[in-house]
Amino acid sequence: MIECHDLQWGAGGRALTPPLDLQLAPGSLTAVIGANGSGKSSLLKVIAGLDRPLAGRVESAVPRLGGIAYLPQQQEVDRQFPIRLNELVSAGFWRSGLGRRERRQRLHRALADWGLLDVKTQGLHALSGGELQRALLARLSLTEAHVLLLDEPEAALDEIGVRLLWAHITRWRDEGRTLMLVSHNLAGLGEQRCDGLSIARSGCVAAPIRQLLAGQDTLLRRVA
Ligand SMILES: Nc1ncnc2c1ncn2[C@@H]1O[C@H](COP(=O)(O)OP(=O)(O)OP(=O)(O)O)[C@@H](O)[C@H]1O
Repeated sequence: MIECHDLQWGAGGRALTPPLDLQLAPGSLTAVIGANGSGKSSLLKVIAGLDRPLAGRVESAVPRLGGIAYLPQQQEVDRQFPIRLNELVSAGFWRSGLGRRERRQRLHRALADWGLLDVKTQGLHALSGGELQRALLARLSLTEAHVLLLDEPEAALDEIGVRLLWAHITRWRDEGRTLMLVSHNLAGLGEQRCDGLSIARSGCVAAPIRQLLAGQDTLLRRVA
């Protein structure tokens, strides 16, 4: 369980939204939506413990280190860092107590699952955008963290990649993990049964995603 109490976040001491109160239950999936620059990624980083809140607090039933895993956007990955794809994916074993043999088997399975066996020894600089995204997701799929925070996980994925992603999300929910994901794919989210959180300067609204999207439709029609 994650709880945000009177949470405010933003850079340079300026809060992006009014205080947020939010509860994320085990097995829940919360889709975070909002305009560019509204503060979605910044919120995930605060919940992940990578940035400090400006006010309020995040309470977590699991330890930050090892209990919460974060999928960054690709531009946060240093592609010049001299490691191979399989080494990047192996970082998902961080804090895992698994033995060497078990790790090797799980790594192979994750690379196969995400269609990465042919490029497993490529350097990060030599990967396509979709391959790098699959590698980041494969790394996430190796962690045993109970809370998974995904920033635009569909970015750069082809149709099969998107299907693989949603199959994993379903499995992670069934395992009782707590998921939060940022997405601009409103049509895709409309097909999901999940919670929603809309972020805006005027305030944040938590409601079932389909309810939030119905409100967005009305707004978009006004803009068109
Ligand atoms: N390190 C930083 N220093 C200064 N300002 C920042 C920093 N990180 C983010 N911001 C600003 O905070 C605001 C929120 O950024 P954030 O990345 O959280 O938005 P977002 O909702 O995820 O946007 P997008 O949909 O474009 O990805 C933006 O105005 C951004 O310019």
